[in-house]
Amino acid sequence: MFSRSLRVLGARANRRALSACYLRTRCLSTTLNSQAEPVTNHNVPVGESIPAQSSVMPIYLDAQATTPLDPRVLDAMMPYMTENYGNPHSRTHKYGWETEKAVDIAREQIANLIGAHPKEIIFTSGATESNNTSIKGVARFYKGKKNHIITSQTEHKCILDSCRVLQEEGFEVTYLPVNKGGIIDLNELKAAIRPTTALVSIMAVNNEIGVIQDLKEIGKICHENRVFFHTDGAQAAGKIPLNVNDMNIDLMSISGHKLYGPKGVGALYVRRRPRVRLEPIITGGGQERGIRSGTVPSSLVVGMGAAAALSARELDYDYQHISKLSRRLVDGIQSRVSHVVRNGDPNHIYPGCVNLSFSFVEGESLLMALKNVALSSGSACTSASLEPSYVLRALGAEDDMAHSSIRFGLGRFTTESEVDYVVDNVQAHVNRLRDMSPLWEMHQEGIDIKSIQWSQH
Ligand SMILES: Cc1ncc(COP(=O)(O)O)c(C=O)c1O
Ligand code: FES
Repeated sequence: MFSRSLRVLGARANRRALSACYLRTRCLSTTLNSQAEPVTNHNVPVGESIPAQSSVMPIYLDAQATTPLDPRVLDAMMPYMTENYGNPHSRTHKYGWETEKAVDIAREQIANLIGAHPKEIIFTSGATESNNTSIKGVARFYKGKKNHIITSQTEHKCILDSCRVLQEEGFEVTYLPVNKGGIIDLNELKAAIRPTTALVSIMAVNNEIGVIQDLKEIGKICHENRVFFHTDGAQAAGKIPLNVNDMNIDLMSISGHKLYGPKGVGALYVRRRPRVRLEPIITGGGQERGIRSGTVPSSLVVGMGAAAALSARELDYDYQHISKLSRRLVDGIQSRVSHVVRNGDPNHIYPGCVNLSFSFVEGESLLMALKNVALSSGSACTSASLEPSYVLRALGAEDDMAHSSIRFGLGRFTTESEVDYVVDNVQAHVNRLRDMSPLWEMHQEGIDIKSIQWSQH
């Protein structure tokens, strides 16, 4: 039923109907599971939270954590999860050939999204693996001649951790700082490059604040200095235009589930001319040009290919849709709630990632209050450390502002009415939390909070 109705709805003109159909499917499954009347978030009055045990799914505004599988992607995957189950590496029968053909098409679809050649695409389990393979793989291959890596302080944990592992192996790593807006300084990058630098790794779009780095200029600097340039494109691929040749990118990591594809699959672009050499992390059967052994998960790969093709075709449409919602969200909140700061340089930001700090409000409390909205604080709150976000810290944010940040992630299926509902609820809950805050009261009385001498006992 799912696939037949979707084939009818597949055209771009029917996007609205498609997302409605998708959401209806979600509602339906809730009903089937719970045997209860379907309830939408919109039935919950503003300022009230859905009870903890409720079967209602919150409004999804966490598009940086993951994106829902586009139903058209599922449609493309289905045959490879059922009748076309061949191993794409089986050379002796039709099952293998059919699947291999599908994998090749997916490779081409992903290559097209970033202006690469299909032979330059390696399938992995996700951006974490692609990032590990790039950083460790390049460094270890060239370790006889080079021992230095450059990255930034606001990279995803898997980049920072790969660098840490390399430091333990004797490599040197420069972690470039960022300015208040989250952007690296290109002169500092130039100054950091040494004759022994093997790789520069700078992410395209930051997952916490949405800041976009100047990839083209970074790539130019790297190539002038004959240093390989890797970018973590997990949050950028399918969201903003990327071209590995225009941008002088030598390696790029992509994740399936960040672009409305399945989880557990990713891609790594590896330039062929001039060739980038890597020491593989996973060895064995020598699949994927020896860079990543293991049977290619054909259904996931087909899904990621379909997702890439859809994203390429609808990139402008998605961007416009998300920009419009982003303006509605930011303007709505900022016009109705005072003392709200947007984190990240607004001139270099992906609109689908809106990171806001609400003064005098603890981010975690606001997150808890907004139970009917699926959000992230974009901070380290969830870790045992209770440390504020290292990304916001790198931007120079004061601890209190870092502690009061919330990330709103908008995506392809987000609707205007969802945004309006979120704006109403943010206003209601921020006001309520501030009314309970002694700091807010002092601020209202004109006391400069920063001048307060806190007792040390
Ligand atoms: C910037 C960035 N890099 C890498 C990853 C890891 O991606 P994956 O879940 O595909 O391993 C993420 C996802 O959280 C991300 O946002
Ligand atoms: S408690 Fe707020 S950032 Fe951790």
